[in-house]
Amino acid sequence: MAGAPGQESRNRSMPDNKYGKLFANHALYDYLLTHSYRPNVHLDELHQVTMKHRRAGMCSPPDSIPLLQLLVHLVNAKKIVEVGVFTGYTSLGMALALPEGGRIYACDISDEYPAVGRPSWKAAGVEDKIDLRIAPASETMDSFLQNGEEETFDMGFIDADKSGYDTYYEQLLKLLRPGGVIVVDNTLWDGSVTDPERQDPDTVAIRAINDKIFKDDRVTMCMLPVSDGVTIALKK
Ligand SMILES: C[S@@+](CC[C@H](N)C(=O)[O-])C[C@H]1O[C@@H](n2cnc3c(N)ncnc32)[C@H](O)[C@@H]1O
Repeated sequence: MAGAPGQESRNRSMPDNKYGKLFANHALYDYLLTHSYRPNVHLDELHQVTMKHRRAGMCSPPDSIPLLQLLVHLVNAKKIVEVGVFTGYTSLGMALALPEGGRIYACDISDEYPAVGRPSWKAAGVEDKIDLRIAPASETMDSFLQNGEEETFDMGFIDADKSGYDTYYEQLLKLLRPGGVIVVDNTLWDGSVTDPERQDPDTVAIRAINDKIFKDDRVTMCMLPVSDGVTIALKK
């Protein structure tokens, strides 16, 4: 992202990454990345650290970063809720695109994973833009609503426990101003959404939120084959 700290092109080689779940053709995925993801030293370092973590599979792949950063710019976001931080790879990506004074309220149930990413946030100079809220995300968002912060947020990113997606979506619809966007991750769920044998609670919850958003007149929406499937819902 032009102008963002550390965004200068160190070299064009990609960080070690798992391939986008939707891409069986790795050469094509590399092509997509080298024409979409602009290397950033801090993001690359955090991605490499995260890929060594025992829960590495929870981290979004790099193709999600340009999409999130573009959305931050498109909606002129200054106030974002992120539901599900892990090591904060996506938090860092969004923070790099935020203007001075912008904040990400980054919700996670534990500080264990975000602590891994904090040195990278600091090195990138965006630590102050990531306001960690350690509690169940629904409680954190309830507290925003109780504080009278309805319709004051510009963007929400849902990437946590799948059984909570419906609750998070409804809370974010209250918290976002009209014209704000909700980004929902994992909406193609590694292909499980079309597998009739997959009836586990997470897959059922993903199908339910996909059906709901598709029919929801409160938003204009689009499902994209980025990352593990990303749905963007713009609040009318
Ligand atoms: C898929 S990871 C987030 C990945 C991150 N957005 C990224 O792409 O780098 C999901 C995170 O949600 C957190 N989580 C799970 N249940 C939660 C809850 N009820 N409230 C808040 N966070 C939760 C987990 O601790 C985990 O860090």
